[in-house]
Amino acid sequence: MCTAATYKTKDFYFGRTLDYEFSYGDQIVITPRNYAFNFRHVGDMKNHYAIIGMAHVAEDYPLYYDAMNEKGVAMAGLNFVGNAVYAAIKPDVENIAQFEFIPWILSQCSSLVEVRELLERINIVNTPFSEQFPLAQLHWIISDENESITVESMSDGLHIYDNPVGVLTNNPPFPQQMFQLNNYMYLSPKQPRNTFCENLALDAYSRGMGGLGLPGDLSSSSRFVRVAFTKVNAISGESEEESVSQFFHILGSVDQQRGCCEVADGKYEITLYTSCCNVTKGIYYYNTYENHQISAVDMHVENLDSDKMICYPVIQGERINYQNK
Ligand SMILES: C[C@H](CCC(=O)NCCS(=O)(=O)O)[C@H]1CC[C@H]2[C@@H]3CC[C@@H]4C[C@H](O)CC[C@]4(C)[C@H]3C[C@H](O)[C@]12C
Repeated sequence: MCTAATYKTKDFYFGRTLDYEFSYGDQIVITPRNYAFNFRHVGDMKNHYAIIGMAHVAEDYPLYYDAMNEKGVAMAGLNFVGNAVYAAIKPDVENIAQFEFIPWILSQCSSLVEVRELLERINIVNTPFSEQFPLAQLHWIISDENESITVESMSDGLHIYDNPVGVLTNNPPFPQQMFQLNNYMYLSPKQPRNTFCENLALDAYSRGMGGLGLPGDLSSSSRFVRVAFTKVNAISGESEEESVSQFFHILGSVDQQRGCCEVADGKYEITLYTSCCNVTKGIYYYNTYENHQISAVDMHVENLDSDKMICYPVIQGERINYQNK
């Protein structure tokens, strides 16, 4: 399972949790403007917008899980198992392999308006990256500071949905996730009033009772409601520190602790990392299950006109700030 969310203060923030039982071996990867993308079915792209995100690097290629570009567009791929179906190659369209989707969009689009235009001509195809990396079954959230969309390639074709809440988890398909929010419209950060029965002396005996009924489990549909409620009510100051801190708290609402979600005998899904992109400034923040300290990579510190990928390892290991030794 995974969860993605957007957040706006002075700047625009976008990030995700990546929940799984093992890591593919990820790095923070910057693809500068002159790294040549050799798309499998649409040819070479010699220059493009610079991209930064979390990726597995294989054969000198950035297999991005989530990323943003220098123009303020961000996107993430999340599991969509059992529902994702990619198409066969078709004539007269732009055939983009599933693993090329993030590079294809982020290398050329400076806004969601441009993303929508590109999506009119796209066909997301089932060409695997290699034998070693068969097709991951994913769906995507794509955002700029003004709007978000969800993209789902299914057996009945490519769906592009407006995503007015700016969050995404996994199954079921997005329209069902949005529909279930109807069931929770009574939730509120305010204390409830007794509308149950005026003749009963019911008491709001604890703080937080306006959120009673918010699902607390780790299923994808419960995480969807929980992160949506947290995100739409979240308030913070506008500074970078306050915004980034608050963003990690929003995704903290769906954090997965080792032991609570067993996926095979003795194997547990955990939140391997949480990312927070300052999409306005091109800074990629993250922390990991074993390292709660926030680390950051700023794309604009690098030579973005280079033609070679720039990689930073994910820093692991808890860093404890001892105060008396
Ligand atoms: C495992 C992750 C999803 C986590 C998740 O959602 N877990 C809950 C399961 S559940 O929803 O509860 O069932 C996903 C998210 C992004 C993926 C990579 C995308 C690039 C590349 C695409 C290629 O085609 C295959 C290899 C590749 C490196 C992918 C590996 C893996 O697939 C990644 C990491």
